[in-house]
Amino acid sequence: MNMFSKIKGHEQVVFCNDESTGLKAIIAIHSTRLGPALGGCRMLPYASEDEAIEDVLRLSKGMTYKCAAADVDFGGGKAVIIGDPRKDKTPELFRAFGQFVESLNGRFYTGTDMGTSPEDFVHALRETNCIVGVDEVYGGSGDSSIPTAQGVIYGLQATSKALTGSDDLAGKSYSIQGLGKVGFKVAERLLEEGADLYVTDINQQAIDKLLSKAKTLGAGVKVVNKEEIYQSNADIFIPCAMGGIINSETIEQLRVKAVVGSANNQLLELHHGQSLKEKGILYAPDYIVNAGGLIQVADELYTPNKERVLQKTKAIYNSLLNIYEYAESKGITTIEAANQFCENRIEARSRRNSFFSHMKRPKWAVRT
Ligand SMILES: NC(=O)C1=CN([C@@H]2O[C@H](COP(=O)(O)OP(=O)(O)OC[C@H]3O[C@@H](n4cnc5c(N)ncnc54)[C@H](O)[C@@H]3O)[C@@H](O)[C@H]2O)C=CC1
Ligand SMILES: O=C(O)CCC(=O)C(=O)O
Repeated sequence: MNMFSKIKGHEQVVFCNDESTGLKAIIAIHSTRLGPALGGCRMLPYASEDEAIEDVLRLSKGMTYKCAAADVDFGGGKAVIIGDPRKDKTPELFRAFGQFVESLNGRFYTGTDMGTSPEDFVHALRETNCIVGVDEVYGGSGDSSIPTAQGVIYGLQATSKALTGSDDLAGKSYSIQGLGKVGFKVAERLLEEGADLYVTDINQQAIDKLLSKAKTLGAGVKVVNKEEIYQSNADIFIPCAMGGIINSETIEQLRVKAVVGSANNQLLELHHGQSLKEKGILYAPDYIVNAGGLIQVADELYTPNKERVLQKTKAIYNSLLNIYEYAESKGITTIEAANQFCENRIEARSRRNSFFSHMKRPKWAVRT
């Protein structure tokens, strides 16, 4: 494998190997043009090292676009730990990971993602200050999946508005893939709004928890298996688990009017945005919809303030409507419209950065 051609477009990729704790992690820094790289850390039992590299490269590039779209002074990075989150987590493993993050000397800030929780990063925080999203008692802003889920709700409202002229969430049906930190909160809120849900998760406990919530609300939930979710007869599909789930095979099966979810990198390839468009399915670009968590953790620069985070997260509603409108007027896909907007913003903002010495910008000193 030619590694440099594989990481083309990325600034730095760090392989972290700590034999005493069993840590095998990869940190990818895509771009620090807008600020130090920021992105969560995912823990998954990847089938191969290649799959882990592929994932971290795609995720970190997505963070560059997400940071630009959300207008935060950070660049794109991400980390993955190769391991089973149900069996392989130890405090020592996360401390070792924290030491690798510290070795980057402020070029990379990280927190939770799929398979990791704020508690895991309390251990990492003992080794480095470059950790975000831990509980308030540790000086963090708390669980970042709360604003992420709120952002998905704003995304659903904007999409409803674009489809029907009303942003009312009630009286519609939704299919949700993944009932983890984000998906569960979105499902809960939709049930409270009186929506009908189709749900799937590979973790039975997550399903049972939602079913008991639905029972208390007298709401309707249909549990389907993980393959059936794509064919659900819902109005909107909400992917909240893994990426790459919008591909030629699944687009064929989709019967929804829109896709709006938190999962990172939902489109397997850019051209799948075009396939959705041709099928008349409105796609809400993932990194616009799922920016709530990023907005919260980036806000830790100014000491946590939930009201401010909520206000900034609300902007997702208008951003999405603007992207839908722009895409329509130019005859391009929504993901192309979002990418163009971010690339222009990165260009404009990095010209401003050239006036400063990067290391001297005081705002970058988080919790020193
Ligand atoms: N936590 C956050 O604030 C943010 C999360 N995201 C993205 O949202 C997605 C979900 O993140 P979290 O809720 O934090 O992760 P999580 O790990 O808490 O939840 C993921 C859920 O998906 C389920 N799952 C895994 N494979 C599945 C499959 N094949 N079919 C159905 N369910 C499956 C898991 O059992 C789990 O319940 C990820 O793609 C993540 O990168 C994006 C931005 C922020
Ligand atoms: O939510 C976080 O802790 C960081 C942001 C992130 O990794 C993401 O938005 O995917």
